[in-house]
Amino acid sequence: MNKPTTSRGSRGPRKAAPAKQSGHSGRPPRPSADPTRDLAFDIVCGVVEHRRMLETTLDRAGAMEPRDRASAHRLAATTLRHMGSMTELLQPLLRREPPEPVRCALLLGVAQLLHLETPPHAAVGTIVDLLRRRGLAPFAGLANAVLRRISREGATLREGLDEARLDVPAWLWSAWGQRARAISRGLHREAPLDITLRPGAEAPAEGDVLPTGSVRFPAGTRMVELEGFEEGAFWAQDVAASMPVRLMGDVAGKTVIDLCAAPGGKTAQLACAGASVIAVEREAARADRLRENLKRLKLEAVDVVEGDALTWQAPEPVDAVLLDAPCSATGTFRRHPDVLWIKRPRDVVALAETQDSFIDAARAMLKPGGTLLYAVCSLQDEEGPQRVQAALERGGWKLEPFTEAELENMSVARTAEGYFRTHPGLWQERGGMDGFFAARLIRI
Ligand SMILES: C[S@@+](CC[C@H](N)C(=O)[O-])C[C@H]1O[C@@H](n2cnc3c(N)ncnc32)[C@H](O)[C@@H]1O
Repeated sequence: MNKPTTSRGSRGPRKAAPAKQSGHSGRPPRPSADPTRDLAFDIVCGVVEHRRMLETTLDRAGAMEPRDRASAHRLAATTLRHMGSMTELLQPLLRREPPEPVRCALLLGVAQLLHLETPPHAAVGTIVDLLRRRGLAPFAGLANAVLRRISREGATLREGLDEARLDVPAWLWSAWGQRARAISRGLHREAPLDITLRPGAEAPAEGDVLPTGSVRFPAGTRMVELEGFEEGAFWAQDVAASMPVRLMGDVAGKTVIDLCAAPGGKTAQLACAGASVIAVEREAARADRLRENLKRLKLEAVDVVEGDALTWQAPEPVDAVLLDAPCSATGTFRRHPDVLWIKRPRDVVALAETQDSFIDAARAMLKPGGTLLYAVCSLQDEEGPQRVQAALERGGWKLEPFTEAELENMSVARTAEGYFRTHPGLWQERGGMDGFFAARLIRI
């Protein structure tokens, strides 16, 4: 994986300590007195050692108190958000490179000390205990010494660190080019909760109504506890993610295929806008979730098809296709900081190839003159502008740029080419937004 690199160490190359101490030695961990730290540790080790997504470890965790689960999520996400700079900070304090699980435990400790305001005795003690529980007792002394030093000298040790830069893997920083520093403004803040309202539904009290109509609540708000949830008055959708469907124009009375549909935020928007929607989703479990979401929203008229968009054939050519294509999801790093450390450059290359195939498949479903709205929650040029350019070069399409009027509520997102493009550094004064790309193509 893209382990955070370090540049400040002055003690020469480091030798890793023996791997058999790594805590994955076959001995089962002792029963946990601290489920929060244990789960956060498993999440961070999963990302660092196995490129396992945060949500996957969370899903596998089994029954536990919702409060402990939420705390573990917060601790792990904070650690991942600051992982590069904390690794840099630890480097001069370690004489040898510790085994990976020990480094993960130290990072959890540093995150508690520097970013979560955990009292020092608790931050140090919980990590020392964690190491003992997880078969890593020989490293307990090291953790105690290093974390105590950081609790005393953390502010000084942080001085001069370019944290925004260090917390982004080098390949992404260079891929984002001149946008990198602006994008990284969204890095260290938890994302708020945004909801999209059904037409006519009232915004729940205390929500901040954004210029586009999305309603925003502070990070940590639980959607299920908002008034109107059970009645299906709204669904969760980042403000940037709510824009592609709005940019399809008037879809009332039209047949629209939503090619990669689950969990269904955009399907719901299309159905609420009066389109007759065919929602295609390949993963059975995700198709079930889509159906459940549509049921809560009382949008059961949507035709949900469990199938592969690359081979499924539409019964007849349609007016419009929404292609919210599978992508690297780098634009969602505020909600999923693990993506930064899991994705690799070669993933982007492979995804771009599939995205071309999706665009070609979508063309075959459209009437001449029909509209393709192509969207990805990626910040990578290869998955956005370059895919549109490649489609135009293959032929059979013309670009219909988004107009100033269409984007008057989010003018910052309109590019010179007439694409829609956002990143997590935008609208900082309002709480930011996810990174999205969208373009409108017409079949010729
Ligand atoms: C970016 S998500 C879509 C999000 C959705 N449009 C929304 O707004 O809630 C991509 C979805 O495409 C699905 N998918 C991936 N490959 C697919 C394929 N070949 N055919 C159909 N769906 C696919 C994934 O399972 C995933 O649910």
